[in-house]
Amino acid sequence: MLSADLDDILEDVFERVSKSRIFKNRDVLMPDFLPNRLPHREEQIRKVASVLAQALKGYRPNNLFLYGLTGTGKTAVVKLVTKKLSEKARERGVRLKVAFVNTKRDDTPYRVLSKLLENIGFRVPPTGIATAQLYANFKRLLDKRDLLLIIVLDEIDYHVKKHGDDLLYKLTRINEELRNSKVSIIGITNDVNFTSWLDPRVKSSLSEEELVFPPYTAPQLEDILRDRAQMAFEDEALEEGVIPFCAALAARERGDARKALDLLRVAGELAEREGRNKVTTEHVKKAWEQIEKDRVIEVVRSLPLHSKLILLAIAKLTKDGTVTYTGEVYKLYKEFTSDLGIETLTLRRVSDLIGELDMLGLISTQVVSRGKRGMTRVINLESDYKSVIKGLKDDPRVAEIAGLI
Ligand SMILES: Nc1ncnc2c1ncn2[C@@H]1O[C@H](COP(=O)(O)OP(=O)(O)OP(=O)(O)O)[C@@H](O)[C@H]1O
Repeated sequence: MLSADLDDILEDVFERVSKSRIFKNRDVLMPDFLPNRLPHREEQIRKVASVLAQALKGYRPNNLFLYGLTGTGKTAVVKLVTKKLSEKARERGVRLKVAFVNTKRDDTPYRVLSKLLENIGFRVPPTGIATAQLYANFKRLLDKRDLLLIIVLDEIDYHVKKHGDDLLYKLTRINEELRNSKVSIIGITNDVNFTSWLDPRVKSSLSEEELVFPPYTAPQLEDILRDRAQMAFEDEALEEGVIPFCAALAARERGDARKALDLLRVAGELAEREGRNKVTTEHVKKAWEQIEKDRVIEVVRSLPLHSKLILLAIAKLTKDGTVTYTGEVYKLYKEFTSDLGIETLTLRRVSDLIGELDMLGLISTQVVSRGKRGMTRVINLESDYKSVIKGLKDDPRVAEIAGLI
């Protein structure tokens, strides 16, 4: 490309985006923005606040366990209430700290404890201390601090499924060993069956108080979006049907406010990139497709190796729009494992993994009769081929055998 062409292209893009009058403040639509108001969560805010209010009187609030599907405002409610609580505590001279740990991000007991120590003012090297020692340090240093520590464990199911409930057990018992400080725990999860993973003693102390967050309905999502859109968009930047459409699509996705806000933001970005001054329902449709493609890439990336190989086999066998069958998939999958020099799973196990890919919405399967020859499973790729391949390509082992590098 000639450099003059490049200048023209860049000039055109910069011009279009800077001329567009879509966003007043795009940041308020970003996932980490914490709004001051959370419509349709008044009841949950009241409950969390009334449990935590004990802290202002110097008592240890009961532990609190929150659950509900993804995007139902659990994290936002806890962040908002604890922020206000911390302000009040400061005004009243109450020694209170809130430690927020996302156990999906900080995914080992070591990292959880490091985060807790950091919150009470101590830095921990990334490795090199035994976890038991780290816990002992935490207990000792916390007691020296003489404060009430509210520990929020977000996405707590990740920790427990990976590492068991040992750390949780210790933390729910820690008050018995502290003389000056006190600890309250708020657990958050979107896995409603999570408590079945817990020892009954941990379960009962974690659930001193429980609170469910129901999914939002379409009209509720509309209110949430309107509230946010006022801050985010220029006046008149949204065509009339845009908000109801985003709300309806997200309500179908199990009432997920994050999805609704993402849709609105991405639709705005697409309109901005086109140099428009109005976001239309067409932009929302395109945003939906883009978000779905991104989701597919993410899901594929996080699959275990054998599931990736099975998916690769399905993608290859159905590339020209035809369907495939378990037997064919297994044959190709076996070739891949032998190319890689790794063990081959049994047909039965592969069949289970095909079922899991179906559950994730990446493929669809249907059991049909083959007359005398019994039943077979017809398999179709349900998601965008290019996005699947893009997700697979990030794994060098898969990319190599697929001839993608
Ligand atoms: N009632 C509400 N009003 C305004 N924004 C909301 C509301 N509920 C949720 N949100 C926004 O939706 C997004 C997702 O909310 P949040 O992170 O609290 O969900 P969650 O239930 O904790 O989900 P996950 O379990 O996936 O983390 C955030 O950006 C949050 O600000």
